[in-house]
Order: sequence, then C-alpha cells, then structure tokens
Amino acid sequence: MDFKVADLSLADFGRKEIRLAEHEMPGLMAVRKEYAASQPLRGAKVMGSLHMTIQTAVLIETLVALGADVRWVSCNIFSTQDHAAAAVVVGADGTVDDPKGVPVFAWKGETLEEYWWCTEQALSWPDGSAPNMILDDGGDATLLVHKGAEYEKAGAVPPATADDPEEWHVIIDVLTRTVGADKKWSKVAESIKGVTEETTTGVHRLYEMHKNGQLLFPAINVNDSVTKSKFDNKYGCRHSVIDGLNRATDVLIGGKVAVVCGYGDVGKGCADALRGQGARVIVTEIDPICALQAAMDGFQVTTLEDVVGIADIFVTCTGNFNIITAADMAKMKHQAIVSNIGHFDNEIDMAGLAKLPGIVRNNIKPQVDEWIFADGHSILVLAEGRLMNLGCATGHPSFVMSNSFTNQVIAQIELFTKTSEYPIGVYTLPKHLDEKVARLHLSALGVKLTELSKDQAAYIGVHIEGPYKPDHYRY
Ligand SMILES: NC(=O)c1ccc[n+]([C@@H]2O[C@H](COP(=O)([O-])OP(=O)(O)OC[C@H]3O[C@@H](n4cnc5c(N)ncnc54)[C@H](O)[C@@H]3O)[C@@H](O)[C@H]2O)c1
Ligand SMILES: Nc1ncnc2c1ncn2CC[C@H](O)C(=O)O
Repeated sequence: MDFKVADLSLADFGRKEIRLAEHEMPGLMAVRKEYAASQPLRGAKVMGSLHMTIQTAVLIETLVALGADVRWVSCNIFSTQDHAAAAVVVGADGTVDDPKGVPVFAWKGETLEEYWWCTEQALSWPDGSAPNMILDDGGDATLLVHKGAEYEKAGAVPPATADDPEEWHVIIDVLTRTVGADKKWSKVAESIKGVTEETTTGVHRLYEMHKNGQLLFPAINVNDSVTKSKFDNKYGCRHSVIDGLNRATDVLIGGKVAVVCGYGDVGKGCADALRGQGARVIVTEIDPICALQAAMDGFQVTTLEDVVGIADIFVTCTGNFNIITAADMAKMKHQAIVSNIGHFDNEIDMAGLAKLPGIVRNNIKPQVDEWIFADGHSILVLAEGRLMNLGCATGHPSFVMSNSFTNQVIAQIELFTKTSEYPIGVYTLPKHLDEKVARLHLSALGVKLTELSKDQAAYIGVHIEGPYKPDHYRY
C-alpha cells in the first residue's frame, strides 16, 4: 500500500483518539449501522481532499465501512494531525509493520510542492486507474482534474506569469509534467461520477465553473445543507477560533478590541465567541443584511480603515481576498494579532507584507510569526494567513463535524448510486435528508422533540414526519 505520512508510530495514539471521537460522532456511527448490510459505496473509488484530522479519520473509516475504496490528502498544508493520518494508514486491524488501512498522503507542514504532489498521488490508484468520486473541501482536487483536462484538450499548458500567485506556479509545474499524449486527466475526468464539496469557498468555485459551462461532472453542495453551514461554520468556528488564538498566542482576549471581517455563518460564530471571552468586537461587512444582523446582535459595524490602528485581534472570515492589506498591517498596533479562518490564505495579503521595505519575519514557533516593520513595531500573523483554527489548533470538535460529515456520506451515496438522476450541475441535498441528519444528533444532547398532531400538521401544511419547512425557509 502506498502512502506518505509523518510518522507511522503515532498510529496507536491516533487510534485512541479516533475511538473517543466515534462516541462524539453519532451521525456517522448511525449511517455505518444503517448501511452496513447494503454496502452502497461498494465499487466507489473515493479521492478525498479534506483536512486530515481525527474527525476526518472517522469519516474516512465510515466510507470504507460502506464499501468504498479510498485515497486521501489534506486540503491545507498545516491542517493535518499526524497521529490521525498514521492511524488511518495503519487501520484498526493493521500494525505499523503491516498497515491495513487507507492510503493517506498528508503531514502537518507540507510545502506547496509537496501538497500538490500529494493531491496528484491520491488521484491515481497504484494500478493506474482513476477515482470515480471526489470528496472535496475548497475545490483543489476538482481544480487539478479540470485544469488538466482543459489543457489536454487545448494541447498545451500555459506558463504561469510573474503576476500569478506562487501556488499557481506550483500547479502549472504539476500540469506541465503530467499533461500529455496519454490524456491522463481527461480519463480521470471521464471516470468521475461526481464531487461532494464541503465548504463555502469550494461551492462558490463550483457554481462559477457551472455558470461558465466548465463543470465536467455533477456536484453536491454539502456546505448548504442547513445541518452543515448553520452548525459547522457557525458553532464549529465559535469553538475553534478561540482554540486557535489560545494555542497560538495565549493572549488575554478579555478587554481587547477584536475585529471580525465578514458576518456570515463563520463570522457570526467568531464574533459570538470573541464577545464571550470579553472582547469588544467590531464587525466589517459589505452586505447590508449581514451588517444589520451584526448591528442588531449588538456589534459595532464599521470599516477596517476606521479601526485598523486601535484593534488588538483581527480575524478574517469573508471567503474573499485582500481583506487585510500590507498597508493595513503596517498601521496596526504593536503586537496586534492577525489571523484568517476563511478557507484560503488570500484573505490576508501575505505576499505584499513580505515585500514591504525593511520587513523582517521572526518565527516564534510553528504557525506563529512575528513580522517586524522598518519602524520597529511588529505584528503576529498566525498560520501564514491560512485558516488558523486548523493551522494553530485542531479545528472543530467531533460532534459538530459529525453533522457535516454525515451530510458528506449521504451525498456520496446519493451521487454514486443515483448518478443518472444528477445531470451535470450543482445540487443540495433534499430537506428530509437534512432533517434526518439533525435527528441523528438530538438524543446525544438530550433533546426530546414535540410530536405534531395530525390536525396541527394539516394546519401548517406539512406531513407529520416532515419536512417541516419550505425550501425557501431561512434558518
Ligand atoms: N476554518 C473553518 O473551519 C471553516 C469552516 C467553514 C467555512 N470556512 C470558510 O470560511 C469562509 C467564510 O465562510 P462562510 O460560510 O461564513 O461564508 P458566508 O458567505 O456566509 O460569509 C462571508 C461573509 O463575508 C462577507 N464579505 C465578503 N467580502 C467582504 C469584505 N471585503 N469585507 C467584509 N465582509 C465581506 C460577505 O458579505 C458574507 O456575509 C469561507 O472561505 C469558508 O469556506 C472555514
Ligand atoms: N476537525 C475538523 N476536521 C476536518 N475539517 C475541519 C475540522 N474543523 C474545521 N474543518 C474545516 C471543514 C469545514 O467544514 C469547512 O467548511 O471548511
């Protein structure tokens, strides 16, 4: 079995934490039980590109329990938990000397070249065959397949230019090496029945590709299951943004001024958490509705320009780019903390910061850098601008990821077993499946649902067993 992880001897530690996590992931354990006999993913060859954490290990082993053949990478160079990766490779029945688990290509602290090498490895099986399903988070695996097929069709790979980001140069290098007469990427694209996408930014990429007529296979937007984005994005970040700040800096948050850029699902969770720690939280927004929500939730809402010189902590969560520029950072207080919890690292202009005259990078510890400006003052940047809850901490806890990942498994089953019902396009799961995911998580929290009477159901126009809301309902 081919794989590449940091240290296989960490497998025993990882297995212990996977066992604890299973207890906190009732949705995944329930679908393992529900589908154990029918094996709906038998024949599925799933390439996964999603943060290689203990929670993801439970997801991977659920896919395998349902019959899937899986290969895995992380979707971020800092988010892998090495003991989780080791445990997945070794497997529950294997040993370090005789691993019987799943091929994983991931370790914490990958270079960009290594990251894209890992993605390339996981997209091809040892026998030369290709995956027939992708489970993506952010869309990097989907991007590599699409660009490879596009350039094979065009007959050439365009060179990266000096203005292109460093990562695009790395991607072009991979494609220049692999695009050729054998039509490797076109065959991969033809083999794939569909992709299930985890996150907001990845979903945005899918809708853009489909709008431009470029999408090569159907996609399920897992992010917009209510039991994903209104839970993971909000309550998950509410938990893990503080974890990231504490593990990175141990700075007191109470009494400080914190700026949250973006008041969507993630921003709502982050602002709530920072206020809970006693910070005075200021929100920036472009959307009048989200800005009004923030104001009515009691937050000051203003522009970054107004507060960049007085704030102590910055958290970007917009899914947009260049939210905090190098010029902004130069104006910040001494030892202000700058972080991003959005999917990609382009929310903070790290390239612009590194180019400032006289700037000095002083590494404090892994994923914590002091950047010292020519005038002598400095700021602390977390995880090199990459998502700090996974770069500086361990991401969301298991229970909230169980909601997200139960949606992922259901989406994989939908797309793999009912492909003909999904012509190329981007879909969300039907509401009854969303409500099913919620139901699977209620008893663990001691929830006792009220039963609708027949008359009440008729009165509000729903079936007793649901769905309980129309598709246009906003939770
Ligand atoms: N780190 C994690 O664990 C985690 C979890 C879930 C999602 N995410 C990522 O976090 C990001 C945000 O996700 P979301 O679900 O909250 O998205 P969202 O679309 O719900 O919220 C983003 C908000 O940012 C606002 N915004 C956009 N540009 C802005 C700008 N220039 N200034 C201020 N506000 C701006 C938008 O109006 C929107 O309200 C995405 O990249 C998503 O993939 C990360
Ligand atoms: N613990 C986690 N394991 C895997 N992925 C995680 C974890 N915490 C946050 N994430 C990020 C995925 C999240 O659903 C997203 O939308 O980015």
